Amino acid sequence: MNLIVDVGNSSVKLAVFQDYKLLESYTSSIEKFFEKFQEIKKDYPQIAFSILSSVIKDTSELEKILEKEAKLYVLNESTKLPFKNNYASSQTLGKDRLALVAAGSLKFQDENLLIIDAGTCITFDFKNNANEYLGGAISPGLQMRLKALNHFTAKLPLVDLDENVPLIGDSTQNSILSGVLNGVSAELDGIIDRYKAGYKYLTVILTGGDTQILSKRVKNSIFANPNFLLEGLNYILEFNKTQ
Ligand SMILES: Nc1ncnc2c1ncn2[C@@H]1O[C@H](COP(=O)(O)OP(=O)(O)O)[C@@H](O)[C@H]1O
Ligand SMILES: CC(C)(COP(=O)(O)O)[C@@H](O)C(=O)NCCC(=O)O
Repeated sequence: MNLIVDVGNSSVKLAVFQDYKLLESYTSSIEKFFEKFQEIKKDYPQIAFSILSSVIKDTSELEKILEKEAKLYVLNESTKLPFKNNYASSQTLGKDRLALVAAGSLKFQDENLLIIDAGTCITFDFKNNANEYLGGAISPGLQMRLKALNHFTAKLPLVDLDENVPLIGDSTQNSILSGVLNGVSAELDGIIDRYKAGYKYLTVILTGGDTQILSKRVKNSIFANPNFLLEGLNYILEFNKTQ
C-alpha cells in the first residue's frame, strides 16, 4: 500500500492507495498532520511506501515522520517522470504541478490536456498529445482574491465564499462575490477558449479545493476530479518503484 502526501499552501492532502486504487483520502492542516498520520497508520498498517510533494519551504519534520514508517520518495528535480518536461525553469516549477501532469500522462497520454488546479493559487498546466509538458499559468485563487480586496483597501470587508452570487451585485458583499466568483469563472472559460483555438482536440480537468464551486459555473465541458493530484503522485511513486 502507498501513502500519498501533498502539502499545498492552504492544506495537506493525504491518500491511501492499493496499487492504482484509491482507498481513502483526507485533508488536514499542517499542524494536525501527525495526528492524522497516526490515525491512517492504525487503519492501514500495510502501508510500505510513501511519496511527499510540497510547495512550502520546509518539510523536514514531515519527512522524518514518514520515513520512519515506510520507504519515502520526496518529489524533487531528480525524480523520474512519466512525461517529457519542457518547462524552462524546471528547478523552480511547483512539485504539485509535476504531479498533476503525471496524472494527465497516466489517464490522457495521447491527448492535449489542460489541467486547472483551483487551490490557494489557480494553476493552468498544459500537456500535449505527444506527452510533453509545456507549462501554463499561475493566477490568484478564490480565497486569495477575497483576502486581497480586504487587505489592500480601507473599506472592503473580508467576505466568505457563498454559492448564491448574482451577476449584478446589489450590495458591497454581493459586488465582491460577483467580482471574485464570476470573475474567476469567466477567466477559466476565457483561458479554455484560447487553448481550444490553438488545439482543436482538448480535454480539460478541473481539480483543487475550489473544484465544486467552480465546476458548476464553467460553461466549457470539463472533467471535475478532486483527487487528480493524488492520483498523479501515486503514479510517480509506482513509476519510480520500478525504475
Ligand atoms: N475547509 C477548508 N479550508 C480551507 N480552504 C477550503 C476548505 N474547503 C474548501 N476550501 C477552498 O479550497 C481552496 C484551497 O484549495 P486547496 O486545494 O486546499 O489548496 P492548496 O493545494 O493550495 O493547499 C481555498 O481557495 C478554499 O476556497
Ligand atoms: C503556483 C503554486 C504556488 C501553487 O500552489 P498551491 O496553490 O497549489 O498551493 C506552486 O505550484 C508553486 O509554488 N510553484 C512554483 C512556481 C512555478 O510553478 O513555476
